[in-house]
This record gives sequence, structure tokens and C-alpha cells, in this order.
Amino acid sequence: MDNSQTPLLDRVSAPADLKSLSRDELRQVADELRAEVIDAVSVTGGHLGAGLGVVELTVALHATFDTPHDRLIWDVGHQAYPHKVLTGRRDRIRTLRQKDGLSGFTRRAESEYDPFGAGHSSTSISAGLGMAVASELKGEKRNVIAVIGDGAMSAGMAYEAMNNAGAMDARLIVILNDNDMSIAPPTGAMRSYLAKLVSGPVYRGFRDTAKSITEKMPKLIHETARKTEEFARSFFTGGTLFEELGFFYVGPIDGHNLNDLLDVLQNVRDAESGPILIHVVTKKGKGYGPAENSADKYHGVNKFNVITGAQTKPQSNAPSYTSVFAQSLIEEAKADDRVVAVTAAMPNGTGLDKFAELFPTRIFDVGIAEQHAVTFAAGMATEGLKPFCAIYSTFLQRAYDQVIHDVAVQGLPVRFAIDRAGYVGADGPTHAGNYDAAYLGAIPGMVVMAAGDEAELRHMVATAAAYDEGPIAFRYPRGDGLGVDLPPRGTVLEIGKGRILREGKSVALVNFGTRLGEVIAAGEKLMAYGLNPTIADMRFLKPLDETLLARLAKEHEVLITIEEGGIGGFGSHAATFLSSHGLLDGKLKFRPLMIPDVFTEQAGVNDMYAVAGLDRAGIVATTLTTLGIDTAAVPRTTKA
Ligand SMILES: Cc1ncc(C[n+]2csc(CCOP(=O)(O)OP(=O)(O)O)c2C)c(N)n1
Ligand SMILES: CC(=O)[C@@H](O)[C@H](O)COP(=O)(O)O
Ligand SMILES: [Mg+2]
Repeated sequence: MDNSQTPLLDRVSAPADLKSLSRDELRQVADELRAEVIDAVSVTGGHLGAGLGVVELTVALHATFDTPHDRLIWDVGHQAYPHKVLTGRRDRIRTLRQKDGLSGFTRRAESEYDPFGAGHSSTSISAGLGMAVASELKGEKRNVIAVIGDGAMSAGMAYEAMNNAGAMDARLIVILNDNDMSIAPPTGAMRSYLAKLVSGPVYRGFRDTAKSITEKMPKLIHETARKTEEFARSFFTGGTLFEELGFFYVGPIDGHNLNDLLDVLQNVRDAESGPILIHVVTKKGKGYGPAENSADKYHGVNKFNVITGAQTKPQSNAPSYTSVFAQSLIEEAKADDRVVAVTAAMPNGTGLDKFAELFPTRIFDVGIAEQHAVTFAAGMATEGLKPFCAIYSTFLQRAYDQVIHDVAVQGLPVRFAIDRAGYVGADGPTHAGNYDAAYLGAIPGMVVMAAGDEAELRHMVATAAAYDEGPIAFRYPRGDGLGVDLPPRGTVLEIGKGRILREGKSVALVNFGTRLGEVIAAGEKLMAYGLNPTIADMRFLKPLDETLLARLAKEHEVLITIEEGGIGGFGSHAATFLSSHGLLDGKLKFRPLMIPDVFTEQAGVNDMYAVAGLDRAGIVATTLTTLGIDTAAVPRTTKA
């Protein structure tokens, strides 16, 4: 059969198929792989720029190493789409991030080629070291390779792992994929250090001393390097930070030059040595003009037109919660110059890029360093500043001890703006913000609020700015508000006081957070069934409005709490209060509606709400079932 017209990629169903290809053919596979990833993401949306930057690296790694026996770990996992194509998942690549489709990150359950699942950053070196140690203890010879980005290299965990690895003789290969980008341009001293290694005078000064440098290298590398002048010139040692930490440092290497990559990886594979760090320089978005030329390098995109690069924009009549938060904080900052903002590498995602335009000296992007962000904010609070730490719910999990130990125990007024609280859809279980109400609600002295709509969010930002007595948090979800009128500036809320939106009888719908729109809609549907529900928006999980809750419990037959969070949140606090005050001993039927106690797989958020019973239909169904009403038997008085 003449294969000359068939794409070479069609002949690669597993990495082993790369082994028989020539270097020219591998180059062709890389080009086809890049086109395939662009095309796939154009129909699914997702993380594009990072994957495009590692196409050659992915091909070179799979052509060189014996995966899955050798363990290949992708930090964060958002750059692993090319890896997925080469490891038997090409037929499902257009299901990326869809319900029942491929995950947008690496996932152990998805493939034996994904030895470690990810989504959050900077875990790969620790996991890799664990695998390397395990294989040594078990007497199994294998390579372990952790690919970590320059952005992910800003997190403390990466250094904790290197500190540990450098003191051991573990067979661990770390590939530092340096594209001089995080989601936004990276910040911090490490960025300048890497730039210096790549192009600074120190590196140039050592270029020609490769011969002496190779003496420090493991035996096989040393010999090969002597023979290969080009390869030898790619070495730079002599006191890099990584060497001081006990790694052999190799690089910098052009990460789009497949031949160089193959040479270096083969040498490293065959070397008998302890931990090695290969510094690979790449371009985020490489090979796709619209990505290369954009500010964010198409880090995360909606579906797009491959020819023009134009992304589809979802229609909405309401502003996003993120933008309302940012604008509200700007209003507070205009009024009070003690207001400062902290982000951990998410200036765009949190909306703080807008704040930065107006207050460049009052915004701090600390890199992917949530733990530091919180303690840094605590330090500023001790000096009378009013720090707003804007961190996604899922990433704040990293800094739980700092929230307790550095902020709450000392009663410091750090303000936590918790974005992406609740379901996030396509990013799936690693990114779901389901736990913050539970983990923050458990901390003594913490004020915890959730916005019912975007106007409420504005009030909560104002409340947090005015509150100096201790830590205070407010949560709000990914996505758009309800389209309610927005006051130009928020009103300071009374701490620990909820509000009644509708006074009724027999059923109390007790809301906490942005399911409010669905709660109101459910209330209308229930009226169509002849019911007259009370609707309360509690605003505060902590301090709980006990007076209001007790009254609702006494005056109703059914009390349903509704929140977009997991067990341990508002419903749990309400249940604890009601039962310990004997309010559940009588006729009251209490039902908490919340996110189920499982890791919810990626899907559209509306699907998730429906499954959790957190949409209007679910709230109605729970109410009617609790009242013992057979919906089929009871005619609706008006059309709902
Ligand atoms: C703990 C944590 N904080 C924040 C993020 C959000 N995040 C995902 S990728 C990314 C940038 C990573 O930069 P880098 O490692 O250089 O990879 P690149 O996208 O440049 O390839 C960030 C901040 C995360 N995934 N995990
Ligand atoms: C990989 C990662 O962690 C981020 O890129 C995340 O996917 C961003 O989420 P948002 O799209 O909600 O900002
Ligand atoms: Mg990067």
C-alpha cells in the first residue's frame, strides 16, 4: 500500500509507533499533530496555547522514552492535548471537556499514559519523585519525567520537591518548559532569573566552556557531549539555582527544534544519574498565528474559527460576577487608598487586570503562590491596609492553613473574594469550587457571605471594605449575573443579617448564594400549585442569622435550604443550629439542597444543577415531595 498521501499521524495509534519513524517523519508527525490539536480545540474550546507550545516536546518525549513504563507527568495537565492524541485518544479528542468526554487535564482513570492526574499546578515534581523512589524500592528500572512550566515553577511546592529530590539520588528528570508565560505574563524574580539563563551574559559567557562543563555531567552525557559540539554548547552549568539544589542542569534548549530535543532526551535517558533538570525554551501558542499574536497566547479559548482565530462569544444580557466584583472593588479603592488587591497568577480570571489599570501600585500578582498570597495579605493587614485576596475557591484550598493560622487566629481583617465558587463546568472536579463554604465556615471568627445576585455582590464588596474586625469572605460563581439593576456603589450590609424576599406560609425556601434566581423561579412555580412559599436570602453563613432562621423554622411546615456548595456548608450550619435548639424536634420538615457529596464530572453547569436538584425544577420537586404532594394528582392553579 502507498502510504505517501496518508497523514503520518494516522499511523500513530500509540507512542510505540513513533519509534520506527525517521527524524524527518517525526517532524511531519509534529506538524500534523499541531494541526489536529488546533482543529479539535476549535470545536470544543479549551486550553490551546500551552499544548501548541509543547508539540515537539511531546513527540520527542514519546519517541524517546518507553511510556507508559516510563512515567510522563504533565504539570497542571492543560498542555496535554497533544499527548492525548499520541496516546490512543485521538478518536475522542473532539470530546475534550464535554460531558462524558475526555478530561481537559491528565487523569489516571482515563489512560495508563496518564500516571498522575492534575488540574492544579506545581504537583509534578513531588509526584514524580514519589514514583522514582517507589520504582527504586521495588527494584523496577524506569525513567520518571515531570514536565513543568515556568509559571508553575513559581509555586512553593515545586521548590519543596526539588529540595527533597536534590538531596536524593533519585532517577528523576524534570523538564522546565519555559515559555515566559503563565496565564498572564509571569511575575517575580524567578522570571528574570530564567530570562538571564536563556539569554543573559552569564549564559553567553559559559557557552564556549562546554568542555569543562561536561566534566560535571553524568558519564554517558559527558562522552556524548564531547563528541557533539552542538549538544555540548547547549550545556550550561556552574552555579545555577537548580544545580545548587542538587540537579544536573541541561540547557537552555530550543523546544521547537526536534533534533536537539531528541539528542538531549536520548542522552539523558541513557545517563545513569540522579535528578536532572532540562531547561527547554518554547513559545506558547507556537505555530498558530492568532494564538502567537494574542496577549494571552490562547491560553483558554471558546470555540473558534480556525482561519480567522475569532472566538465565539456567548450572548448575555448581564455582566459576569467577576466583572462586577472588579468594578465594585475599584469603587471601594477610589474611596479608600488603603484598599489593595492580591492575585495568585490570575489577574484576568479574577478581573483584577481592570483594577491594575487604575491602581498599578496597589495590585500584587504573586505568581502561583496561594499560600504566600494569603500570608502576604495578612502581613499587609497588620499594618492597617485593607487587602482583598481574590482567589478561585478551588485554588484557595491550597492556603487553608494560612487562612486559619496566619489570618483567622490573629483576627486579621483580610478580605477573601472567592471567585468560581460552585460548579465551573468544563474544567470538572479539580476546579469545582464546592468546598469553600464548608472549609471557611468551620473557622471561628470568619465572616462568610454569598451573593444572591450581582447587586448583592456589590454590597458584599462594600461590606468587606468596611469590615475591620477580622477576616471576611464572600463567594460568587463563574458566569453571568441575573441582570438586576446595579447601584453605582455598594451599601454596607449589617453583619449576620439575612433578608426576606417574600413572606408566605407553610414552605420556607432559605437561600444562600447565587441559586437565588432559581429559588425565586421555583417560588413562582410553587404558587402555580396553590402554595405560598416564603423566600429568604440569608446572605451570611457565618454569623448565621439565628433569629430569622428560628422564626422561619417555627412558622413553617417545610424548610428547605438551597446553596451551591457541598456538605458542611450553609445547610449543615442551619441543621446544627436548628437541631441544637430543639427546632427540629417538632413538626418541621427540614431538607438541605446542596451539591452532592461526589466529584462531579465535567459537563455544562446547567446539567450539573439539574442532577443536583439545584435548578427550579429540582427545588419544586423537593418541596412537593416533602409536603407529600403527588404532582400528577394536584392540578396547577395557573400555568407555571
Ligand atoms: C494551584 C493553581 N493555581 C492556579 C492555577 C491556574 N493556572 C493554570 S495554568 C496556569 C499558568 C501556568 O503557567 P505555566 O506553568 O508556565 O504553563 P503554560 O500555560 O505557560 O504552559 C495557572 C496560573 C492552577 N491550575 N493551579
Ligand atoms: C488550567 C487552569 O487552571 C485555568 O486555566 C482554568 O481553567 C481557568 O479557569 P477559568 O476559565 O474559569 O478562568
Ligand atoms: Mg509558561
